Amino acid sequence: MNVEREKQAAAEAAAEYVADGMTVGLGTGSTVAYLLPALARRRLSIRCVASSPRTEHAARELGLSVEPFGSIDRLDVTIDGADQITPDGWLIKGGGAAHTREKVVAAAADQFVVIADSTKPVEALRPPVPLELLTFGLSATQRRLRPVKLRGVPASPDGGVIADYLGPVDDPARLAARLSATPGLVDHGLFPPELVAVVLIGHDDEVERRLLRRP
Ligand SMILES: O=C(CO)[C@H](O)[C@H](O)COP(=O)(O)O
Repeated sequence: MNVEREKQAAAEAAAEYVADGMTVGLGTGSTVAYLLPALARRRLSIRCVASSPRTEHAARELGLSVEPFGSIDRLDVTIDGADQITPDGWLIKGGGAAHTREKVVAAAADQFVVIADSTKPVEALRPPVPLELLTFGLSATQRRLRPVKLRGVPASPDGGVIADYLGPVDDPARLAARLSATPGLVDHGLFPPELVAVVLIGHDDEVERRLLRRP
């Protein structure tokens, strides 16, 4: 297994989902790093929004047009990586701490395409689940979310504190509802299958395509 080649194969397959004139959400991470040159090579006329300063910088360096995500109210497609993917399409994202913005660009898209290498599919989700927390009331929020650990990385571009929930993830829908209902939590890295249209997984040189939702 060559993980880098698998990431590249999945990312290049995902670039084919983008057509001229589209608005495109760009995720964050090492798999997305292969998507950006693949998109740039296609020389399409597209408008992109980026889920992180890292991606924005890399995309601009390659000549892609990146706009602020303020006045564009929908995206045609968003493409992003994932840390864990279950057979029914639940994801854990946020290994790179960008999950809040990543969820915003995924939810704004008609089609959310997930790209991954063959180490990402799992039978069942397991901790950690990335979190973003407000600094205001941080200790009280941490207490409500126990077991939780601050990651000790720089704040998000929106000033949020990055942490990880370390408890069981046996029932992702229930946990997602509990996390979302916790005051002081900005967002969490559990992405439900309803968000996901397609999952592309690299297996050596082949790409497995899992269709979850038709556009
Ligand atoms: O959620 C993410 C960043 O917040 C990434 O998409 C996820 O961590 C996968 O990253 P990689 O493609 O580097 O394995």
